[in-house]
Amino acid sequence: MRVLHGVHPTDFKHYDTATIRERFLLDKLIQPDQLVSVYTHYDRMIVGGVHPVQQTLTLKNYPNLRSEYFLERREIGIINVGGEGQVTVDGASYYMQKLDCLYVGKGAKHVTFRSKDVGLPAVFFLLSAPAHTTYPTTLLTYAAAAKVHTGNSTHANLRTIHKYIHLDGIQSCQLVMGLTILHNGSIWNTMPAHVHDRRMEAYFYFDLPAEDKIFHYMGEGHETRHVLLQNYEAIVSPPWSIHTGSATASYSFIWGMAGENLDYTDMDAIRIADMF
Ligand SMILES: O=C(O)C(=O)C[C@H](O)C(=O)CO
Ligand SMILES: [Zn+2]
Repeated sequence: MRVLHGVHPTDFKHYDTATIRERFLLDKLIQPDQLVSVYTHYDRMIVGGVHPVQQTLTLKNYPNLRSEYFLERREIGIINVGGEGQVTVDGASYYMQKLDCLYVGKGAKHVTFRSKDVGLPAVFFLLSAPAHTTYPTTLLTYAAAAKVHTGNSTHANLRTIHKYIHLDGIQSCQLVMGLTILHNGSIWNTMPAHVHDRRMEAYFYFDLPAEDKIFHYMGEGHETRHVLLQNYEAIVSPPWSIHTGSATASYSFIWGMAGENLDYTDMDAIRIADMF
């Protein structure tokens, strides 16, 4: 499993494009008939992608976890951004349409992923954080997720935030997870941008046309840099970094966090006037 180490903001100022991409970008997450995981040292969050096409794939254990099985001391959030899929957890089946979310609590021993239709395979995005207790495995559909309509067309940021795993939603130890859908014609996510020193965050961009790109912005508010991402690529945000993006077309993205608390609103906005 690839391991991503933490970066100090003072060092970040000197990074060139290639170094920024190497230290923060999670590309090649979605590969046919593979489960790809990256271990980050940001709150020990594991970021992964599972794309079962012909095969049923299993959540395997990794030597660097020093555990008997993957979820022995961890919890996991799974969101499907592809065709209908099936996830089994210790023999129980969960059917996931596009944009449904499944939380699997600490202690589940055997988790598998498969697609219903080879012609329209599932694409699962995974986030896993260390867990101290077991919360029930819970499926929350896209329709049932809490929705917040925000932004406006003047600022090209009309979007709907969908919250799945959070203080008032699916219960978890550390994981907070949801997704944001930009309305057609809107291209900006989080603006004014924010940081949250108490949590790391990962963004996974999807539903972006293949010929388009995301300009993802990161860094301290007064020292910003951009990273270009494509569809199905993810990026980690250290606690000191803003995480926002604009793209050459409308898109959606999954956001997920772990850290000190589960409060979605715990963020410190940075005024546009104060960004450089
Ligand atoms: O569209 C947005 O704005 C977001 O989705 C923001 C993320 O949810 C976030 O950064 C939460 O901390
Ligand atoms: Zn955030």
